[in-house]
Amino acid sequence: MPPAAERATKETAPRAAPALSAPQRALHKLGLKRDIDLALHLPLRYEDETRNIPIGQAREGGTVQVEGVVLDHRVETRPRRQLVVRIADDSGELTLRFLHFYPSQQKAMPVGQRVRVRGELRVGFFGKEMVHPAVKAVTEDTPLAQAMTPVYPASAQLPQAYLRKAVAGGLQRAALGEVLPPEVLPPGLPTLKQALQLLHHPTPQTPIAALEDRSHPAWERLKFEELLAQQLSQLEAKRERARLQAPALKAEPGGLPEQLLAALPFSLTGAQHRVCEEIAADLARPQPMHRLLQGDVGSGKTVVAALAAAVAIGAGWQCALMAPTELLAEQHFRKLVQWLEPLGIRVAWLSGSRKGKARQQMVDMVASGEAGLVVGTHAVIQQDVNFHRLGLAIVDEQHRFGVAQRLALRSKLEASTLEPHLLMMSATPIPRTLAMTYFADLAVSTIDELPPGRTPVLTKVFADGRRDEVIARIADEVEAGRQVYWVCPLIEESEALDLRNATETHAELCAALPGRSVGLLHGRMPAADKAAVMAEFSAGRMQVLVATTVIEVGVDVPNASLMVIEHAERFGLSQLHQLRGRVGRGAVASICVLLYTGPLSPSGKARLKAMAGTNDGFEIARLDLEIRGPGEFMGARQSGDALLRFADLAQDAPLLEQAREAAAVLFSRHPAAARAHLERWLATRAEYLKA
Ligand SMILES: Nc1ncnc2c1ncn2[C@@H]1O[C@H](COP(=O)(O)OP(=O)(O)OP(=O)(O)O)[C@@H](O)[C@H]1O
Repeated sequence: MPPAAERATKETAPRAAPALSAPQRALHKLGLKRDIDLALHLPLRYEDETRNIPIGQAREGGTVQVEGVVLDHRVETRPRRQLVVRIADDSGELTLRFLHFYPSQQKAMPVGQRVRVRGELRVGFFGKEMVHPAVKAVTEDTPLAQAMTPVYPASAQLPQAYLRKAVAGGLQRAALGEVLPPEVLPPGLPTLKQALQLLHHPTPQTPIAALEDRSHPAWERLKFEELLAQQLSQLEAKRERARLQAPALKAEPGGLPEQLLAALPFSLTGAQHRVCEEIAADLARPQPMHRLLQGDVGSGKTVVAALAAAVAIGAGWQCALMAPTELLAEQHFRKLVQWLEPLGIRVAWLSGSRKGKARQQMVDMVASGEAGLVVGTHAVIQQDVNFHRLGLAIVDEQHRFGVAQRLALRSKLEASTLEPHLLMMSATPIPRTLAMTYFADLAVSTIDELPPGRTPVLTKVFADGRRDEVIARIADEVEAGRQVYWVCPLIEESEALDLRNATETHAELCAALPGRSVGLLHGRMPAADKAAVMAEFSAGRMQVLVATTVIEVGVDVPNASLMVIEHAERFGLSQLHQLRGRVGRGAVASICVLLYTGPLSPSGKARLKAMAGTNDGFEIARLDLEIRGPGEFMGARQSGDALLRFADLAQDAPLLEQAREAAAVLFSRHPAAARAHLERWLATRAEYLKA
């Protein structure tokens, strides 16, 4: 075993050690268990204890360190009880004030004692003063700190001094020797060891601002290392996958896919054709496909999924399609049934709300192979669901599934000897930097063309004061035979301070539109009720649908031409774009009204402006990444794990490019170095690199 791996195993092995002390427990709680964890626990900021400022030159604002001799001290009782100590150096005087003090504190500062004092300087009634400074008795020979003092992210149970010592020890013990050959390193960067040494203990000459804003070469090195590890783990995953076997799924001439194409009421767009061919080529290979199908809202991904399913089923295998919400799964189910059942394919439906006998019947159909296609929510991956011959798994909006669910799906797939092909679909286009990191081992097919005859949605931003105008517009739209969505952010008054809730808006619209059918749809309704409301709206019997964000993805009613989003400032940019995608799905010109309640925050304003400015999903995704940052963009918050600790994809794109090139070189020419680097980093954060 290579030394790094040996070390990692030893250090991760459970120890039969005695109970931990409170600060040790606090260290563990912060994830600081091994030397390398400690070495990578970097300071938030630094304190400069390397020099004393002459009192006369010390300025207000910011922390300063001075040294002086105690002139006198007294206890005042007014306006409140406090200890007041005056000190002086050659250049001036400074008053120290202690509101809560012990007699011992007073004794520690006798007249004539030399003290080194650190605190925030302000100019008060009595001139320069510090309240509750840190005081240390010194002599003229007491040396100053040789390096800046790091201040670490800590917790209430963890004193800074203890943490400092622990980190310094970890840094000294951690094995940080260079493992990367010079040819893959960007020029001008320090070694990892030098970088960490500098980040923990900068010298008095180091430009602290560059450390604190993470632009210093020491930071670059760390970010590069992290991105490199991530790229390497992606390459490794790709290689692993290439070793797996999958059924080669090919369509016969005149087979199911061709029959489906012939039966569709439209012909495919050029982009749909292209991605279908890419997918078909993958399916025909005996290695598992690992492909992301991305396309803007309404670009026609479902039919591409149906064609892929037809290839698998035509070749004698089963297909499973999983969506994150019941409503979305149900929309897919309806369309797929409509397209595939006429071709003689049985489609099973599995969801959380289908229980008992009906569920068992479906489970049996899946197990016997009678169902060619299974559509559902995560109910598809429940323990008792066994496939007869699963050849293709399609996962819609996969980033919305939690990490645990994704792993469960993977283990279900691994149960058979042949791996199924995997197609992921997303309506949230993934910006290039993200695609390069989290999906580096993923083939991507993009539908970059909308079906013909669509008129772009016109987006208007209105203050809530113009609500009546908007309601009048709804009446016109309904009069013309069209349908309307009204989206609200929350359903219960108690959940927010002043948000109008869907129920209230529903009542308001019912009153304003007498004789019209106005429906209500929200996340807490039983699934059957939701489906019933949706069916009414889809069939055109309901003119207005007031809904919470349950309609965000997948709802497809081409006759809907107006969408009103209330409290639009509370929604994320991608979410707004998804919602807007529910209109403009037919030939009719559609409008999306974003109602906001001011005053707007700068990012709220930026989001609404972006929405009014573009209909392009890729542009929206890019802006979203810029406004929110990648962690939230990917829903990483939900999985509780920030994906990258040091690098920032919005800012470090050039470094990412370098890491990608370096990973390819390392992987092919220096496999031992690649392994050593991965082991070092995997030992620190196995979860995020593998997720
Ligand atoms: N080539 C085409 N020509 C005309 N209509 C099409 C074409 N492809 C798909 N459609 C129709 O366009 C609508 C949107 O398609 P679909 O629901 O597949 O989009 P999507 O990409 O899944 O969108 P979303 O992510 O918004 O749900 C559907 O009504 C579908 O039948």
